[in-house]
Amino acid sequence: MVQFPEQFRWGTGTYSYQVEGAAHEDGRGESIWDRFCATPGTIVNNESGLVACDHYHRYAEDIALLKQLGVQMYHFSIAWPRIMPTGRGPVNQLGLDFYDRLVDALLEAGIEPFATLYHWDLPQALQDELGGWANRETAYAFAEYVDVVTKHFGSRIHNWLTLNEPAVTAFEGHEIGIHAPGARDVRLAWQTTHHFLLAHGLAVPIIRANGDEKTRVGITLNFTQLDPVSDTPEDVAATRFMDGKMHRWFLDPIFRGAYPADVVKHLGDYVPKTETGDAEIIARPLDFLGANYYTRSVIKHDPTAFSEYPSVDVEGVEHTEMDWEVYPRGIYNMLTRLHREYAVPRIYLVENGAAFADAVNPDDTVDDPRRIAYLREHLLQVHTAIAEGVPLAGYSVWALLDNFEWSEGYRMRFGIVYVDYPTQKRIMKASGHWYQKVIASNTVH
Ligand SMILES: N#[N+]C[C@@H]1[C@@H](O)[C@H](O)[C@@H](O)[C@@H]2O[C@H]12
Repeated sequence: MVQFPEQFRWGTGTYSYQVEGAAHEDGRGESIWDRFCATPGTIVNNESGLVACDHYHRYAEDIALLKQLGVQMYHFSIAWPRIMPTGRGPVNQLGLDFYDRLVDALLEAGIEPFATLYHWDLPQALQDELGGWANRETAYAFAEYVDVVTKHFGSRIHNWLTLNEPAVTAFEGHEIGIHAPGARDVRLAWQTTHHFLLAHGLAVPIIRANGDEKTRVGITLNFTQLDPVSDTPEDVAATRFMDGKMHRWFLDPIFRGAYPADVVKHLGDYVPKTETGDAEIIARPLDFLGANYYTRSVIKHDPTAFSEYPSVDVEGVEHTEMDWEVYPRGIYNMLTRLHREYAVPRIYLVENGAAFADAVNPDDTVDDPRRIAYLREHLLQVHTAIAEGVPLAGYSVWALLDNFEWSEGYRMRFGIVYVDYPTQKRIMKASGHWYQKVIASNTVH
């Protein structure tokens, strides 16, 4: 049994496009994910977030679940298309009204809102008019949106995350093309990374100016344990590059003020175009870093590769439904690296969890022992990292609810609460009851 620090905070989360639904309600504008999902063949079973978990109407029921769990914090994202339906200019009061209801209900329940300002659902109008994140202008449009939102909520929301996983939306959305907007252009993808980072940096002082003495600002980055398939120089170099692409390309400009030289050299004339002063904007000091961790990838050299090296499957070890290796030591490695190499002032573990093939028993219970084992093993590694001095302030399990899992649609269930989509009935899984006990005792057995 391990005891977590007294002030340690426990949470869970969801994100707008994955749970809200009500895609055409109360003035919400179209997002690039609405458009992407409407393209046949992009999403498993041609599913979309048009209805999702109907959280827009059922938020009070979901907050009751948060209270039942006993969480102290709740991660959610604000949908830009609800606030500014065309991305810029007119503000949609009904959009603000929804998040007023959500935030006020969270505060009433004694739950700290942790709000992410962008979780991939760009207003489609900006994609049509500017070309989306390919255009530097979109970073400035983001800053305008952030000003509207933080002016409105700055006295009630004190923990802000500018972006979620810019690496994923940049590369899966613009290089690999399995995420919105579905581009497949290496040069474009790298250029969007700079515009995401610029947007982040532009947002930081705006959030602070519209907040108060309790306002804290961060960004959420995704981390994967990366190991070479062999110790050959080629496999080691391929792994080093992928660490650069997925991790250091974002960590270094934010915490060290410059892109990693080895990646810049590798990119050659694919390196993003920047402007004087961008580096200083991106490197504006943060109060904390949000970190997501799920799995390990074992990387193999490929002589034909330039911007993406393949990973190989590891036989004989447990995998989740996403075919992701269960590798708990990776969360320890990630946390201690952030502390050792980047001296991050404070860290919140924003997402950690697993998809398994959950099913409802005849008595309306859901047994998910593999998820409990996954969470337990990762939390034991988290505890070891904290014991070694890592300034981890809190942990959130992904996710509160089963939800729209992007290109995988609804077949992947990450929730500690089961969602029966045809009826929208919520059922706390065994892992939710287990997590409730972890929070109540602040210990993991
Ligand atoms: N896939 N997967 C699960 C989870 C996804 O549902 C979140 O939206 C992302 O922030 C991150 O990728 C992690």
